[in-house]
Amino acid sequence: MAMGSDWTVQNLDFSSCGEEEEGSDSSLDEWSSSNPQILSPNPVCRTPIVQRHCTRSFTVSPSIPVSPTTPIPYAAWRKLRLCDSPSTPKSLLSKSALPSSSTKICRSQRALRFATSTDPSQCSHVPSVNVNPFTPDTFRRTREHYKRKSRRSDDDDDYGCRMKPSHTSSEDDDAFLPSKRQAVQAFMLSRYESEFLELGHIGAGEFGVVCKCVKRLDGCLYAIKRSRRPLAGSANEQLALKEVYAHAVLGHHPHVVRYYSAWAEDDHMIIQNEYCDGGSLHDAILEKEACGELFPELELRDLLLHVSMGLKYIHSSGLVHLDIKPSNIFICQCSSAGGAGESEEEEDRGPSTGVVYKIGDLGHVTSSSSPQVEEGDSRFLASEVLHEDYSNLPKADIFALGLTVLLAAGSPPLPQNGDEWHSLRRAQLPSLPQELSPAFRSLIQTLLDPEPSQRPSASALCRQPVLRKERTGKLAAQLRRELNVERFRTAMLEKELQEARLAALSPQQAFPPGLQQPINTGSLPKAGRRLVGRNAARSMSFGCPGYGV
Ligand SMILES: Nc1ncnc2c1ncn2[C@@H]1O[C@H](COP(=O)(O)OP(=O)(O)OP(=O)(O)O)[C@@H](O)[C@H]1O
Ligand SMILES: [Mg+2]
Repeated sequence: MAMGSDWTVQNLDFSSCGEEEEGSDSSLDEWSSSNPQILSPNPVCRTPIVQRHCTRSFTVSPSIPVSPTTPIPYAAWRKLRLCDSPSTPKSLLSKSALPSSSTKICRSQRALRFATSTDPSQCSHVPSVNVNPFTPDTFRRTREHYKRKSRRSDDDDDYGCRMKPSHTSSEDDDAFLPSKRQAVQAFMLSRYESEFLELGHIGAGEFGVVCKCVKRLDGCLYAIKRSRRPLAGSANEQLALKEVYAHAVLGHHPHVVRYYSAWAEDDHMIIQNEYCDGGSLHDAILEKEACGELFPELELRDLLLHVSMGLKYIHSSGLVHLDIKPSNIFICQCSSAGGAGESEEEEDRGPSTGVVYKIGDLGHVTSSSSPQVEEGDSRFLASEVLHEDYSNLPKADIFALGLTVLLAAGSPPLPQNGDEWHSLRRAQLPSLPQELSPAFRSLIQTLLDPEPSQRPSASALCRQPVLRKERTGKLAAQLRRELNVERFRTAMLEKELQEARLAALSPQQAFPPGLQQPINTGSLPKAGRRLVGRNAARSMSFGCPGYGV
């Protein structure tokens, strides 16, 4: 990751982070009332931390200035690749910062605030009907406009030059820009509809619904996530922004669901992600359960290794996920798992079980050094996070990963609170319906260690012999095969070399068998010139004694 952590922190320095005043936005209430984790009388909400969650009061590092209207740095927006969107998250923020009356007047102009002014009074200048600058009537009126301007001016510049629309004068802008911009806004009604063909719903969560879509232009499948409710000013807006920010900062890793683009339409955030054809791990666990099956240990090891690789990447970027759980881990079948095998750990070979696990849903991601913590699912919450100890947040991800693997191994549903919740945090593992190898089981046990520093880091997990044993075995077999091939090739080359030497010693034998050209019997082969198989793609990785190359 090329960016320094400072940069990252700056990008994650969200302007409000869900700290809007209570009741400032009805969409928030609407969202909250539909959110069982927030309003239900469930005892989880009575725990201190979830109470904080309920009131959306987040812990913010004092070193980070937080202002409800802090502008997001332009560089960060460029990072988001949103500037060409009809309406962007930034515009949602600016919308929430404007008086509601002006917001309504300017509804169709939301996207323009970026490019022009945030002054709502300017909206009255915007024509409600587009003006095509190329109709004869417009052309005539434009010409008259410039003529008037020309008469007013003492300058006698060439008239043709003046006909060129200039973007430097605000008067010129009035004549040209509004109509163009209006055209973009009014006729590109939905980027989603114009760019994608929806093939069906594939999931739904707290944040929104996810659809499988094919992009009309490139014909590829994508998972498109659309927020359920209007976002402006709501806590969901912050989740959506976090997700987009994190994706933009993280770039591309084979074990992190790939992000392509994000934009807003009708106050709804839309995120275009890689489509994972195996769905979520949560769905896979349910499917196995329904068939009375369990993930075998080999698959559990791959799951642990892949998610560790993704976490290693996230953590090394100075970020933490904070919502690791089966419904946020996605499965790609190997054939479609773009990028699998690109990571350092997978350079040697592909995955052993035919699937690639990827971390998705980055809505809770925060900086590990200056965290703005919004706890994820309480069932996966580490005890130290409950106690507001954010000093080692990467290990909270490791804890959640341990519980995720336990669930995949067939553990009963995790408790949201109560004695069972606490006993899991005392490293008392539930009984599992399958026998795991002692090494693997004790590895899971370490992931759930009550003391965060005792849990292995994601990087250490990637090197774990227990997880890599299978891989190492397969790698050794592969190497043995390659070694045999090379031995055979060496033997062939030695034979040819021997024949070439014999030919060199006896000039009469100009065309020895196996050689493709006459031997220059007067001199030894020149350095760097191969005598045999010059066009053959032979491996030269071995030393061949006596061979003059
Ligand atoms: N990239 C994807 N590929 C395939 N399916 C996906 C993808 N993203 C999401 N889904 C499906 O949509 C569901 C919800 O997705 P996601 O977790 O991103 O939304 P969410 O609203 O944050 O949900 P939750 O609050 O439960 O975490 C997933 O459980 C999965 O079934
Ligand atoms: Mg999710």
